[in-house]
Order: sequence, then structure tokens, then C-alpha cells
Amino acid sequence: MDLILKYFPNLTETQIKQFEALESLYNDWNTKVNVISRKDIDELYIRHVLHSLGIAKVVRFTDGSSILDVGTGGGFPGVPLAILFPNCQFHLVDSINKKLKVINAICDTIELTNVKTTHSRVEAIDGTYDFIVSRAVTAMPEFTKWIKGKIAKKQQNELKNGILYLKGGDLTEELKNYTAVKAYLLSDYFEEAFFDTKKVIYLPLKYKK
Ligand SMILES: C[S@@+](CC[C@H](N)C(=O)[O-])C[C@H]1O[C@@H](n2cnc3c(N)ncnc32)[C@H](O)[C@@H]1O
Repeated sequence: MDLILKYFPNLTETQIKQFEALESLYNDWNTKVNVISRKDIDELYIRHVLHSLGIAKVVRFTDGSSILDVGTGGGFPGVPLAILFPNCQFHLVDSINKKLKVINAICDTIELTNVKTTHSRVEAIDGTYDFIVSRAVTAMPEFTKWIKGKIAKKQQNELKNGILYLKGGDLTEELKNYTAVKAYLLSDYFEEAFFDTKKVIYLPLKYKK
């Protein structure tokens, strides 16, 4: 938890309690449903919570923003972002239902009311969103096909609406056709070695019917 406060020192009491509660909740749930790999659970705050919050170093979502988390799994990056931005609406979608049940239970316990989950492939989701976030789901060319038509027309953030994708490694080949893409290095914000190769890939997208 100290790690979260190190980079996000202005959390409210409620947010601190919510972030603190994640450790025992994910540990408990992970014994029943495998939402986080065994190797990672001991490093929940660095590998999952802080990594998810890397997106918040790139953009501070304006109150009222709507954000879709595609392939959220156990709730990353959606749950930590929803705690950090209580006045934004988060829609967490995954094609595997059992993980969403864990997210719902965790959100109920910590009274996180700005999260909605849907069991579906994202291609079948109808809404539009200011931002679409994701981590570890698929390569960008396929991802952009899946989320076609899901970017909101109205822009209410300083950063243009689009995709914010947590990725690592060499992305030259994967991103070569995206001229508007911008990579933010998480090592510019976080000093821990885990972030040395981690990036937030931002792709602004226009509203298309
Ligand atoms: C490797 S996990 C990543 C989970 C989470 N984003 C994280 O980083 O911890 C990929 C997740 O994407 C989901 N997924 C894959 N294709 C999907 C699709 N078309 N629509 C919704 N979810 C999908 C899978 O069910 C799985 O839970």
C-alpha cells in the first residue's frame, strides 16, 4: 500500500481503505477462483494495482468520463482505476464469467459503485466510451477491430478519446501501421525495475458509426 501512496499521495481515506482491502480480498478469492497467477499474487500492488494506475499518469480522467475495460480478467486495469476515479463510470467486460463474479463481490465489499461488469465478448458490446483501456488481451490490429464504433463522439478530456493499452517489450512491428500512436514509458513515472519495459500505448480514435 505504501507503494501506491508513494506515487498517488493525495488519496482520500475511502480510497486508501479500498486499496488496502484489495490484498486480503484478492488473496481470499484467489484460493477459490484463479483470478491472478500464483506467482503474481504476492506482488499484487506492484504488478497489478500500480501497473493499472500507470494509465492515470498519462491522463487524469475528467469527472463523468466513461471507460471500457476490455478483457478485464480479475479487474485490471479497471478496478484500481475505478477506485482512483470515483466520479467516472467503468464498464468491465470479459468473456469468462467466473472472474467477473469475483470482481462483483470485491466491488460490493469495498462499496465501489462506479463499476459495471458484463459477461460478453467485447465485440458484442453496444455502448460508446471516452476511453477504452486494456492489458494483456490481444495485439493492437485485432483490438482495434473489436472496439470499432465504441468511441464516444464528444470529447471531454484534454487527451482525445481513444485507446490506452498497457503493453511491454518491443512493439515496433505490432504498432508500425499506427501513425498517431504514442508510447508513454512507465519508467518515467515509477522507479521500480518491474516498470523498465512497461508502457502505456495511447491511440487517439475518431468516433465512427
Ligand atoms: C491474459 S487475461 C488479462 C486479464 C487482465 N486484463 C489483466 O491484465 O490482468 C485476458 C482476458 O481477456 C479475456 N478476453 C479475451 N478475448 C476477449 C474478448 N473478445 N472479449 C472480452 N474478453 C476477452 C479473457 O477471457 C481473459 O480474461
